[in-house]
Amino acid sequence: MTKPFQKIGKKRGVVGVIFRDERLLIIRRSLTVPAPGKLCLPGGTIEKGETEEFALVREMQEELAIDVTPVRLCWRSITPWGTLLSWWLSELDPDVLPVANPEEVAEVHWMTSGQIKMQRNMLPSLPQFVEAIQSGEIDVGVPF
Ligand SMILES: Nc1nc2c([nH]c(=O)n2[C@@H]2O[C@H](COP(=O)(O)OP(=O)(O)OP(=O)(O)O)[C@@H](O)[C@H]2O)c(=O)[nH]1
Repeated sequence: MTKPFQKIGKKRGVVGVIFRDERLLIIRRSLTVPAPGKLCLPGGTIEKGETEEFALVREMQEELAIDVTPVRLCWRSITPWGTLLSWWLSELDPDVLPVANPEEVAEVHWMTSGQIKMQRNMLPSLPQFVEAIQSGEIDVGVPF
């Protein structure tokens, strides 16, 4: 029998999909974490016993000092190194400015899809995510 997604014993992660004015919140990873300096979405590992939503809220606090509201799961992916990643469309108060925790995050950006496509130093999942939105595989509820 096939085991449920979350029970196959791999590392699991969660990322926050947050739009503002049709731009996506992107971080550059700090130079002291795995995949240093790469652009990706904010997020991290789901700890034992955590729900995806709980881990998401915790990671957004740790990395960017923001309180997000998870809205819905919009995508699932598996990294080339076997991490199961859940992509959560999330809401952030429009007046709140994310503040990078320098231990984990070097830069914070709000990028259009065109700007993302011009970047070179990204985790592979980022351009894949944008392509999946534009092909209609993922519905994020805003034009992108
Ligand atoms: N944060 C983040 N991680 C991603 C993305 N795409 C992607 O494949 N990953 C992978 O998801 C896993 C978890 O993310 P992470 O690197 O930020 O978390 P971490 O293990 O440093 O844990 P921590 O932030 O809880 O300390 C890593 O294997 C990471 O490479 C993405 O867009 N954002």
